[in-house]
Amino acid sequence: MSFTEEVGIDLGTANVLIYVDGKGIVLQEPSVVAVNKDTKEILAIGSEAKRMIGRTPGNIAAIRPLREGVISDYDITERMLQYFIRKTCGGSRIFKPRLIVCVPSGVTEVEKRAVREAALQAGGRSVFLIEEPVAAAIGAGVDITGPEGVMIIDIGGGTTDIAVISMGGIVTSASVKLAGDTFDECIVKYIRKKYRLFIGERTAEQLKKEIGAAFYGETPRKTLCKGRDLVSGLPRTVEVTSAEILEALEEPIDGICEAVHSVLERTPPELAADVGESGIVITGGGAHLRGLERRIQRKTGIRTRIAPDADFCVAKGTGESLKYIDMLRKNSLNRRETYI
Ligand SMILES: Nc1ncnc2c1ncn2[C@@H]1O[C@H](COP(=O)(O)OP(=O)(O)OP(=O)(O)O)[C@@H](O)[C@H]1O
Repeated sequence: MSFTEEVGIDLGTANVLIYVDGKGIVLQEPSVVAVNKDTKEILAIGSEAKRMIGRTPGNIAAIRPLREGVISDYDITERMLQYFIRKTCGGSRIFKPRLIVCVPSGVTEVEKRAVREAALQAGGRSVFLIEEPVAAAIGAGVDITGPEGVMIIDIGGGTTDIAVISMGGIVTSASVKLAGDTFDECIVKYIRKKYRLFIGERTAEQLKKEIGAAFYGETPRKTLCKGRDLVSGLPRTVEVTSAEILEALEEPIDGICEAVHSVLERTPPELAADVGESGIVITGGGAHLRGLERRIQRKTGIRTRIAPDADFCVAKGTGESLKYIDMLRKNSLNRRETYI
């Protein structure tokens, strides 16, 4: 049996992706764990556990152990990672791969330590951390080694990471807790307020993916939405349009555009001029929200494009980052002690 030597992990709020050099993405599962609340026994991990969200009986909880890009339940994260690593590395308990795990930019020392410890406990021989925007840029095929500034925006489930990168390091950045999960929450609130209808986060996510839009010029769409009437308590169906989803998402989308603007304002003029030339690249699952690139382009006046395979960029870049390890090690944002 051939064992995997080096493994890149996109430990995301919404999904965990594992990338192995030479093999590509070998695992993509939701970051969800179903636990029996009485016995603490883990009942399901990943896709199977996600199907249980909002449908579990009283004694079973479908937990998302990462929130807003960082670990909120350490033990569950460790066990989830352990399960995914074993699944990827041939189930060997003796062989330990070298792990490269991404973290949002601006993560605190405590948060970094939590990720590193969880990865080591989960079976890593050594752990190297890389910032999400750097990984996203590598995965998107953007050359990060040159002196020219490039801007990358990674829109995930918990955070949107925005960064201007030059010579392999982050020059200016922002990590805002406005991303896919916030979009879903805003849709839940909007439908409740407008239609007095209660819907769960999975239904909201479905609406966002099917008919969501971030720009008024997008082709209008509509769909039926099922929920529970807040007054009668009975199931009810309403028709929802893309214009309504756009209205629901106005605030977080505006917040993301503002954050992009502020990063550009803080960027040294030469590098900002480079970004104006080379354009902005968006990655992450949230990049698929229709018209988001047009919205950012309108706000900044800079050509904005979605990276090919936007969902996989962070995982791919995390796995491929070993090519740049010397440069990344020298970078002050990657302290020596992160490389154990
Ligand atoms: N077609 C789509 N339209 C809008 N949003 C989408 C679409 N497809 C996926 N998403 C959203 O992308 C988000 C997940 O993206 P991704 O897998 O990049 O996040 P993550 O890496 O787990 O999160 P984070 O980086 O914040 O830790 C979810 O909120 C999901 O609903």
